[in-house]
Amino acid sequence: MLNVGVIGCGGMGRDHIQRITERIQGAQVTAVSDVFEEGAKKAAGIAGGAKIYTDGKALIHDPDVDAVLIVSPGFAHVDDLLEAIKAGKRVFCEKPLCTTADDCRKVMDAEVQSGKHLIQLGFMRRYHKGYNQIKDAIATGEYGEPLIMHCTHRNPEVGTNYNTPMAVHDTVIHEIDLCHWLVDDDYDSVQVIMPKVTKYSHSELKDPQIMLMRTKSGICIDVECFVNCKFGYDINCEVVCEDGALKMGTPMAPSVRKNAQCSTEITTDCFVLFKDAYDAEIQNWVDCAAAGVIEGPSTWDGYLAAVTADALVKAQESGEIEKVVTVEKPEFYK
Ligand SMILES: NC(=O)C1=CN([C@@H]2O[C@H](COP(=O)(O)OP(=O)(O)OC[C@H]3O[C@@H](n4cnc5c(N)ncnc54)[C@H](O)[C@@H]3O)[C@@H](O)[C@H]2O)C=CC1
Ligand SMILES: O=C1[C@@H](O)[C@H](O)[C@@H](O)[C@H](O)[C@H]1O
Repeated sequence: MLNVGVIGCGGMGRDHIQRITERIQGAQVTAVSDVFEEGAKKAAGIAGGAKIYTDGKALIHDPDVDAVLIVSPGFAHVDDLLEAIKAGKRVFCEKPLCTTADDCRKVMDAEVQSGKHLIQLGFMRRYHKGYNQIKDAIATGEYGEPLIMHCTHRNPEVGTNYNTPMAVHDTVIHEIDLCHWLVDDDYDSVQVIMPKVTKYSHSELKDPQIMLMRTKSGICIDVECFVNCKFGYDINCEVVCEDGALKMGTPMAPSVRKNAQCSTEITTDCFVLFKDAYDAEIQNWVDCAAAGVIEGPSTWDGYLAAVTADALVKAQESGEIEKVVTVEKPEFYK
């Protein structure tokens, strides 16, 4: 049994604790930590009892914790990642790995130096059936080369502390990872276009935004990020290829005919839409623990996403096309 310690007991942390407690085979939550003690206590209750910490480092060094789930806000990830590497403990870290490419580089260097693959990153869309069907279809070659991708990433609303750069670090970071993984290509450059701002936004947030990414082979990707769309948690993706277009089946709910109307529900909640993908990523992380391997998104993937995110944030301010420049991929991650 893998004894898991969870750092960060907010919405996502509690959702992961519930899945490990109720649905994941081979793991249990033995410790929880949150800077807000009441939050940790509530989370321990979901786990059916667990040690409670308010300091992530103490949890990491608890001998009853074999592996650590980092689910604190992105800005807090770096310190706990470095501490877990020092302790030689296996980590599942929610996205983003860190909020800057420099911090990701520190974590990457530390993991390489440790000589062990310890970190899996929470890009759960790689475990989603619909995206895997698209990836597999592209790989058959039947549709020719991918040329264009259209994505939408819409949230019903966000808190008042959510600002313009978070549209990149917190939200479109999913598409940054997903799109290059789908077509197996790296990014060359990015740009951001700012449409008229919705009346539901505030002075620190430009919403919606259109983010454009060009891959090294020339595939052009547009992502509409609209985090106060009001109507639902609406995620769409279409890959336009030379000999066909592959569009993910969304909304992922039945089409209902009733009272002379045809309708399809759109959920408002990412925990509902991606439940199976979250379950699959955590089960995979647990299953790989015995073999000491990481099959899911790695520290390198987190670094690549952060470099691209940094370029997009620069592009939000400059309005220009910004280059995506990474270091050489270390042998360790090949
Ligand atoms: N993969 C996905 O689709 C999603 C991923 N996330 C990710 O999960 C992480 C947490 O997000 P939410 O739960 O939505 O945030 P949240 O704001 O609901 O919860 C964060 C929790 O962390 C605690 N916290 C703050 N600093 C901490 C520290 N240094 N150590 C321990 N706890 C600390 C807060 O008290 C709070 O309880 C973020 O990295 C976020 O990007 C969140 C939602 C969906
Ligand atoms: O990861 C997520 C949240 O952290 C983020 O705040 C949302 O914008 C995303 O839609 C969701 O998938």
